[in-house]
Amino acid sequence: MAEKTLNVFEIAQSQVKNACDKLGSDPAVYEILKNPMKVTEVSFPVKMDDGTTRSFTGYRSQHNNACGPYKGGIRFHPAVNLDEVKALSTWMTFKCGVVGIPYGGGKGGIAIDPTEFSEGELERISRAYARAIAPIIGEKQDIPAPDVNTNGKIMSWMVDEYANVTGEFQPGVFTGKPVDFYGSLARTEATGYGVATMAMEAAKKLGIDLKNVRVGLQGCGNVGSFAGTYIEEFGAKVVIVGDHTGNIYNENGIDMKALVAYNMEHRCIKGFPGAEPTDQHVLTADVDILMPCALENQLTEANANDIKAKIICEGANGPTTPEADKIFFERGLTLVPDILANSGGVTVSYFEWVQNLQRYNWTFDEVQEKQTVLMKKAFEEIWKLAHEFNVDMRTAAYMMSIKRIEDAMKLRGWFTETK
Ligand SMILES: NC(=O)C1=CN([C@@H]2O[C@H](COP(=O)(O)OP(=O)(O)OC[C@H]3O[C@@H](n4cnc5c(N)ncnc54)[C@H](O)[C@@H]3O)[C@@H](O)[C@H]2O)C=CC1
Ligand SMILES: O=C(O)CCC(=O)C(=O)O
Repeated sequence: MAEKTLNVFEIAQSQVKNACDKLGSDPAVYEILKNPMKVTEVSFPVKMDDGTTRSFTGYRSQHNNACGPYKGGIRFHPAVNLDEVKALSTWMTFKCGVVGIPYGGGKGGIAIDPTEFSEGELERISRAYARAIAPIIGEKQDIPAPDVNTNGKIMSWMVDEYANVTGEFQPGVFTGKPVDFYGSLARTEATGYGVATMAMEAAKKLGIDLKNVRVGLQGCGNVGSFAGTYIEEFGAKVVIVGDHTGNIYNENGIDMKALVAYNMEHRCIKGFPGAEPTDQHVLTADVDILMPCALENQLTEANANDIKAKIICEGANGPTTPEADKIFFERGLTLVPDILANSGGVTVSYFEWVQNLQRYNWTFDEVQEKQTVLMKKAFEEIWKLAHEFNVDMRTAAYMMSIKRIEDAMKLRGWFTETK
């Protein structure tokens, strides 16, 4: 049967609506949260190495800032479009609410394939985008960070360009920077570490010993590489990994550190000598835990009944459609939703920002310990709420988050209760 809806922004809106209905929120709450507060589209020219000039289109969606400045990554990917950044910014608002950090949600992107450009071209594109969005961002206004295909080096160029434009050096205007340039220790690892930690918490709840567990991992980028490395460190075996070039399998467990090193060098997992290529797709493989850490709309009505994992822990944003969510809930699978499972990235971005504002650095262990405490607390609260209301963990996570945002909006006088 064909999917009813795969528009990610409509999916995000339906998730918010569903939780508002379950909470019995005032109608004003969904009315405010259903759309981003501001969406900016920019077009900017960049000189290419061959002397020609190309125009690029970029976006920044600022969903809601009731709890603090907008916060969220910048994506460079050919599939970036307005609806995608709107959805991603919506998810950011609720992600920050889940861990209770003082931010709202934002997200930006440019529809490019960065591998088509030289390093110099990529730097000029990044700087031009930073100049174009400079009027709407700032340390206290909107704080971007890395997402798919962006990294600390790109954040450093953007901090520099922002300083050129505004005349003010504000390192806290972007997070996810290199440790040698105002970045935080444990930020690079943060998202994947958090995903592995949440998978471990879910396993504990189900009485599953990680020592006997087989893991499937989709994506071996920033999130997937650390999710895989940490779950292996926690005792599990990553037996199958998939990326944009295919799937690889090793019954005895893939050596994650070796795979990550290979992927760093080759930008893909294909050809990794420590595993065999396989036609088996990672998503439907015979595993206990599945960690989708690539892109949206991977687990759908079309494959939901074929998923073998007992635990799905979402490293990616939006990998599961609402139709698949329903099937997983009916099948009794445990799904740790993106806004909880991958909240480690923005949590440590928040710690980076705090360190930047204080011009003071914390140790790796201090940062990771603070992340662990916040995420485990959120997991416990959401687990409890899900069981209390007999809803899936995604609905419970939205319910918890919406309550916090609703309270802030009410206190700020954005609406008056009518019921
Ligand atoms: N980097 C971060 O801190 C955070 C990232 N996320 C989300 O995690 C996901 C991954 O982000 P990153 O690891 O940062 O990106 P990345 O660019 O470092 O890695 C992306 C990975 O996805 C794989 N991929 C791309 N297309 C694919 C396809 N069609 N099939 C299978 N694999 C495919 C790539 O091969 C690569 O391994 C995204 O949804 C992102 O929004 C969420 C929270 C924070
Ligand atoms: O680190 C951040 O501020 C944002 C990370 C992000 O874009 C995400 O969680 O999806």
